[in-house]
Amino acid sequence: MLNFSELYPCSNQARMAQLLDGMWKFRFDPEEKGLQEGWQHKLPDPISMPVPASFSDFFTTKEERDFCGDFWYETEVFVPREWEKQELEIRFGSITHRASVFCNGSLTATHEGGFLPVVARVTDHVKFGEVNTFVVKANNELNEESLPCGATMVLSDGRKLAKPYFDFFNYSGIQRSVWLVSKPGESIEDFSVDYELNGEDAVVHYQIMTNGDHEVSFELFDENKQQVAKSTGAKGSVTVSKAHLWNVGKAYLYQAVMRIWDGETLIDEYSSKIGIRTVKIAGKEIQINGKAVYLKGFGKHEDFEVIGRGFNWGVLKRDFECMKWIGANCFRTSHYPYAEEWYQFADEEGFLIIDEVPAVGMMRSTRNFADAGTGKFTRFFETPTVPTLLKNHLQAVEEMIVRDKNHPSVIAWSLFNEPETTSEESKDYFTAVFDAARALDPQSRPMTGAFEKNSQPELCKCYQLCDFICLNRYYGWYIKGGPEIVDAREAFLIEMNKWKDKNLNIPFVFTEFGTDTMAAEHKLPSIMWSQEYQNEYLDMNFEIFDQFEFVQGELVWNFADFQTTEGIMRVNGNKKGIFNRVRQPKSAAFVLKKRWESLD
Ligand SMILES: O=C(O)[C@H]1O[C@@H](Oc2ccc([N+](=O)[O-])cc2)[C@H](O)[C@@H](O)[C@@H]1O
Repeated sequence: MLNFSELYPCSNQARMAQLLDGMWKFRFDPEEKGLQEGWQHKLPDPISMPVPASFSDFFTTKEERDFCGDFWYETEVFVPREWEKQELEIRFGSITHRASVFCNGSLTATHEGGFLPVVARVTDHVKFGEVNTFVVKANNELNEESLPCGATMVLSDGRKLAKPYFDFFNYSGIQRSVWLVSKPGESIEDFSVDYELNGEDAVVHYQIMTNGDHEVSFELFDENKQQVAKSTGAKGSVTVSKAHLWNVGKAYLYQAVMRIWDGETLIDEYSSKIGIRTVKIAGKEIQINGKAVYLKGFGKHEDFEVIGRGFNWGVLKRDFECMKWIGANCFRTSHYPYAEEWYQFADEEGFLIIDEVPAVGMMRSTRNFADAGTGKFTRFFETPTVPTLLKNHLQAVEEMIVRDKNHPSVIAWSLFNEPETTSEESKDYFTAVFDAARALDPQSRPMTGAFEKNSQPELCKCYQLCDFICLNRYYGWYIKGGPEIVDAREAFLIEMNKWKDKNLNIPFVFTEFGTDTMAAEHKLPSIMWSQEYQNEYLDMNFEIFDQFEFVQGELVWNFADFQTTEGIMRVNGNKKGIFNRVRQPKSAAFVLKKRWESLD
């Protein structure tokens, strides 16, 4: 059980939420002297720092861009007297990768993990009717107990440097919105909904978690703001007759309004959009509302020029427009849960999401993209750090499912990306992860994870945990690229036939396949890194996908070019985008558009 409410902030007659985004104060703390020197009260000689954003790409020196260690943020907020009788919380969409939150110098929360909300109750430390100081001490070091996994090295000049075991830049900071939330002492802490379709009607099972025992009401309003259902009690079911279902590409959202009452007096109110739909794996099909859907789309990243992994509504809008234009219906939040606004907008747009925890890098390689598929085996799940890693993994799974469980767009949970899966120890580890996850989702969504090439049908000990299987495969890129693509096709077919022979009778989704492609490079005949090769590679992959009826989806790697650590395998980042980093199409975008529109 989480000891804080993860509900997204909202304002109404019982609650107020004030956005604290803007220019904050900031300081690096390479010597880790901040606490001793009392920085939690006030940062000495701070510089300015936009929130939300990653700090890295604003700077013009490597020392700042690549900074690894402790860093601090500060802001001042006036808290009105009118909030005196309320509970106050400061809520960060995330702080990467770990943080302590101080209010007027007092420690109010600590949090491990950089991609899920950090909520600090500050009621007892705030001065009402005055300006208050909020300070965050953050740290972005990587180790083998953290999600994502990595290492931290020390350079000869004493600086720390992040060594990710994963293929994205270690962007850090306060990368999502910050809210000051005032809510009643007796309040709605969480809610969940689950659906059953019954002919034209829908039964909505709901549960409202409060921290008191006053009467609770639950109401549903349609898009015309007409009330369509009402019930009392913290747990119950309502029937919506002639329900408008939430569907792929055709979203319909009801407004759920929940209230706590003391007789006629309102104590608390919380409202949220919900979408009535069912998700089910039925044999080889992924079904939404009982109808098969073929997943078309991308693995993405939160990544953009200048702001790094910082949330930005403009980038979100452009990404959805590009995804709609190309005929996509789905994306995976590779390799971490995204800002909540992504899910809210997917709810509005009728997009499907495979929601992933930051369990990436679990094969101890600073070049996992190079070592994956080569048979390298590092006994990752056989070290003394595993118990703490598992604890952090379970915490991230819980926080993700609690946060995202009511989004109609979320159709599955991905509990890992490309770990080692061939040892007994990996099987024990992931059995614990899946068991815990299955107890958490009121909608019992399918659970999965993304398997790299070493997870072959005859060797993998973890695919059995999944309700459908996600494969990351690079036949024709990392394996037999360029002129060898004919052999890549043969090798791919051999693997696919082994999966087929298992007769698993469950869906398979390709969660990664792709080629690095320079947006400016053309070559006839094609050559690796040219636009023409990306198109040929995609065509070869599609020809194979179409031969196996259990293939029920294709999420290309990646939606857009993105920043990674420097190295001989990356040219200023990963160039597997179908769009470049500023979201303009490579020629492969037109190949996908044609195919995906014709698949409808
Ligand atoms: O390299 C990439 O572009 C992407 O590859 C994925 O990892 C693989 C690398 C090599 C092989 N292989 O050789 O088969 C399989 C998988 C990662 O999930 C992703 O984060 C990364 O960006």
